[in-house]
Amino acid sequence: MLISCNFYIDGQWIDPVEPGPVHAIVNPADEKIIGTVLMGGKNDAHAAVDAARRAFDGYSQTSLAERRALLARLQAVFERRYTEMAQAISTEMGAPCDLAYDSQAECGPGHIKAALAAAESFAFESRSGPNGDLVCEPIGVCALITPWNWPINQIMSKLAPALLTGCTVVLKPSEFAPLSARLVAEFVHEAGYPSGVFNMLYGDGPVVGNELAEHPLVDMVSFTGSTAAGISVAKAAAGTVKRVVQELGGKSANIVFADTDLASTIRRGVRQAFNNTGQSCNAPTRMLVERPVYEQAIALAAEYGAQVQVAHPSQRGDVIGPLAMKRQFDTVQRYIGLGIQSGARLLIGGEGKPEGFSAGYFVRPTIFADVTNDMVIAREEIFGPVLCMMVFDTEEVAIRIANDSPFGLAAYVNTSDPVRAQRVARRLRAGTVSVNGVGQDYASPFGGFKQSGNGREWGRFGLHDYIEFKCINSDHSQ
Ligand SMILES: NC(=O)c1ccc[n+]([C@@H]2O[C@H](COP(=O)([O-])OP(=O)(O)OC[C@H]3O[C@@H](n4cnc5c(N)ncnc54)[C@H](O)[C@@H]3O)[C@@H](O)[C@H]2O)c1
Ligand SMILES: O=S(=O)(O)c1ccc(CO)cc1
Repeated sequence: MLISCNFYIDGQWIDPVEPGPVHAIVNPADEKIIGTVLMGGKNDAHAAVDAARRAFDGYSQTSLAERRALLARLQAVFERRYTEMAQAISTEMGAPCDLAYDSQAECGPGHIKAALAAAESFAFESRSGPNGDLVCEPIGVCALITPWNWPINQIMSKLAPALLTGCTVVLKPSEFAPLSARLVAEFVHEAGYPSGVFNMLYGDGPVVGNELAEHPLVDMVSFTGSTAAGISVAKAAAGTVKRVVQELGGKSANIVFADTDLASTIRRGVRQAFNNTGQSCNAPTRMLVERPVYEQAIALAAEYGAQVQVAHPSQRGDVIGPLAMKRQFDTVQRYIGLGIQSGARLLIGGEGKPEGFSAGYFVRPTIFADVTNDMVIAREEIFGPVLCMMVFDTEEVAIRIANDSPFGLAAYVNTSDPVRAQRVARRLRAGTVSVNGVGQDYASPFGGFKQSGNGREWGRFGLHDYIEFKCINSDHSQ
């Protein structure tokens, strides 16, 4: 039976009032249509915003204790229905089942727990000065616009702090990840949130997303997606002076110094670049290797890259699945072609599908060596399993190349010298820096410099997005 996804507005499952083109849900592993997403129009966006607006007066006045209890209930529902979520993500965007279960779905409880923990020590009320009492109030109605690549990471890193601070929300997920968003709506309903606190509708970015960004009754927009769409959202939001938080694209550098444990560093770098089939905005897609070990690093990367197994998402283990959609498949093919034309040395992979895959958006994991930082494949976000390797001679040059990008989301440094690691990390213009493979915890801030965005999500940093600071000045001497 075909799946049909409709909207959750004001506590009800409803069809659009202004139906747009129906979006087919295509399983990226076999290109079969498995369902449809009903796409809305401007009036559907208005209905969702109106419901969130009506709910705001009551919900914003609930106590923090009540909101923590509700969020804890949402966590419990999520954990009980966890397997459904992992399966939904794997089906809609092709994440291999173990990745979907261990990492993708795990972001849901991960972000809820981090928000709850942050609230324990967050100063929602404090003195700001001799006369001032500082109170943190919910900003209002929030539009959450999210992509498809780590759908639950992006939805829950926004939704958990929004609900905890007393905001009401309208979620517009990507139509390419409709199933996980639908489950989130079911979980919120089951957790017992009042009607209108959470609303969800599907629609095109330029129509529904844009309408939410423009809407005078929306107080803030939290957007994750491409830099081009983020710019459109900011422009649309400017007329109403609402807060806009942007989490955008990346082209992250992975600096490999000659003193590192080369074999494990290169293996990890290849694995991270290809994880989620290269569809992570913080993927280390530019590997910068110090000259004395460059040829050795290339040989290791080719060896490990060739071992990467492309497989159907149902296959257990450390494999990579298809790209999420045809558009992404075509984009990645184009970039691989551009890499070849630009004279980069093709180590593994290349254009076309891997052997044995005729259906599905599977691509060949591809590594280019001798890439220079002015090549298109080094400058633009490819969002597929395509790794660019470059050589550098000095620490200074490595830092310059790493920072020579319009993006600044993440960076990676590998060296056995801890002093150098810290020195270099502090000069990289990126929101997160990983030293020797150490990953990010949910309590720490995630976000980008430059055209990778202007926000910091996760943990206590995420709470700030949804808060207005109010200063109440009064005579404290009495
Ligand atoms: N920095 C981060 O935290 C982060 C995380 C994940 C993904 N991303 C980025 O997301 C991109 C991949 O996701 P995508 O293809 O879904 O991105 P996208 O920009 O096409 O779409 C993201 C969301 O924005 C909506 N949208 C598109 N155009 C819009 C417009 N003009 N107005 C309002 N909404 C609009 C889409 O419908 C979707 O819901 C990559 O560039 C990736 O780097 C960034
Ligand atoms: O860079 S993102 O694609 O947004 C991303 C995905 C997953 C995680 C969690 O490890 C962090 C960032």
